[in-house]
Amino acid sequence: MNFSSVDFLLSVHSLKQLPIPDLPEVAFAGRSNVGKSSLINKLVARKNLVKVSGRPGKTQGLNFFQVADEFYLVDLPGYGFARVSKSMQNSWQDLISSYLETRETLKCVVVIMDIRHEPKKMDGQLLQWLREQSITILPVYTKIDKLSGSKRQKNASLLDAGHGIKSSERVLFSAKTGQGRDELIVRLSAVLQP
Ligand SMILES: Nc1nc2c(ncn2[C@@H]2O[C@H](COP(=O)(O)OP(=O)(O)OP(=O)(O)O)[C@@H](O)[C@H]2O)c(=O)[nH]1
Ligand SMILES: [Mg+2]
Repeated sequence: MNFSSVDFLLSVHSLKQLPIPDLPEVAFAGRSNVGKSSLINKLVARKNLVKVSGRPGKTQGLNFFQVADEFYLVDLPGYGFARVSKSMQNSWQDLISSYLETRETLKCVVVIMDIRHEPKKMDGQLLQWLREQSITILPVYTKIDKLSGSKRQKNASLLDAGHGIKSSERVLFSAKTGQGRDELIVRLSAVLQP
């Protein structure tokens, strides 16, 4: 996986703006502020490719990044952010679910969860819905730099149990230290394999 050429392509706010499905793609989903954009920056080793913020709701629209002539990475807006209006939340959800359901070149959804948090209902709902759609899921528990080794393992097990995830399936990650990056690349390479 070669990240020497990564470019922002476009931000999609309605289905008809989606780029022609000419390359395989991977989407990144998770609650607001969980660290989706930070993970993408770390993955492609570019500090400021994607805007990151301490304020939830930073990413709006589906942001497409093109990696060489090989694939797209899609940064999705976060869910579960109470301060955007209900109607706004619903239109986001409609766009994202239609995209996920219909995108023929979508190879995998990376579902990102905060290692410090207990299993969250909305993450559970997303995981269940993706399983029902037979969409390949790659769970990632992020911000592991914020927990020491034993607490990290304990919380990872709680998330595994709460969401029906096998420990061999998920990747532990830190956008701060880069831990888990190599493993993430191995997993993504496997799903992007033609
Ligand atoms: N310590 C630590 N902080 C992180 C990590 N990942 C993200 N953060 C911080 O968490 C905050 C949110 O990060 P973003 O990457 O903007 O999160 P997001 O999921 O894209 O947020 P939205 O676009 O609002 O949904 C920022 O302050 C990041 O610096 C991590 O692995 N470790
Ligand atoms: Mg973001």
